Amino acid sequence: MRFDSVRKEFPVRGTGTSLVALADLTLDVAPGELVTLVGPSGCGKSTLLDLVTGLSEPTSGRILLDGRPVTGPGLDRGIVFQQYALLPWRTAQANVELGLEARRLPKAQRRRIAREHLELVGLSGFADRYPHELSGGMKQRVAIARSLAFDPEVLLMDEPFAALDAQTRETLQDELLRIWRATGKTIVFITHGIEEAVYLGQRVVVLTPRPGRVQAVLDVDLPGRGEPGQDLRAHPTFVALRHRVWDALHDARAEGGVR
Ligand SMILES: Nc1ncnc2c1ncn2[C@@H]1O[C@H](COP(=O)(O)OP(=O)(O)OP(=O)(O)O)[C@@H](O)[C@H]1O
Repeated sequence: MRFDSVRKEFPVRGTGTSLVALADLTLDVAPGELVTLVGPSGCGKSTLLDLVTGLSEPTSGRILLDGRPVTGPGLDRGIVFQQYALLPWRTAQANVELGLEARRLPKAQRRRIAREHLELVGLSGFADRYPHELSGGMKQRVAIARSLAFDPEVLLMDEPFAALDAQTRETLQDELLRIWRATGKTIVFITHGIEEAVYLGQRVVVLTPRPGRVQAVLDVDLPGRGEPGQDLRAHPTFVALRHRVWDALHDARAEGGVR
């Protein structure tokens, strides 16, 4: 996936001017990579997501998926939002089947794929539960299963764990790493959290305050990441990386004049 000098402006009503939300954002995401994007509030993360999902178009530049420009919504991109966005009147199983209905798969196949994906996210025994019968972490697992079930090329995650308590968040971070390894999916993960960005990303992309562009890209090499029994967050490499991301964010704020 490639962001090629992506710029997005919004007209400011009644002024004849426009607000630049994203300016010349360029980034390559390799197939199978897990990249985290971290940036200050208002740096254009949601704007970027709308562009990737095809809900809006860049003012200039392009977003390429498998070499083809994104021109509208499509099942080649799966999205997991902060709010679970599950249909309350459908069971976990039926929620996961949703995207498969759009793919017009036969019922038996839909059922099988949905069941496999509930198993993938550790919810085999919960297929018949309704969202209100599930914890926040479980709902987010269903949302992940639903997004993966229709086999998108890229999984986009917009602060998916932000509403969860700290312990559940850490569990789901490890789960996500496990799922990523099991599926080999390309994942673009947007977060406010520096720790989360370092813990999950093979690369951490730090964005500048508005207008958003790439301030820094940090390679993360954390052996043993996501393996049980490892307190990686206390590891000196982790602490040093977290500090580098913090520095980059701080520099970006200072350069942007926002403190
Ligand atoms: N439809 C729109 N019309 C005008 N301005 C917009 C529109 N959408 C976003 N903006 C502006 O673009 C900038 C980036 O907004 P965006 O919501 O993408 O930021 P964000 O990084 O997702 O913020 P947060 O982290 O607080 O959710 C903001 O200044 C916002 O006011």
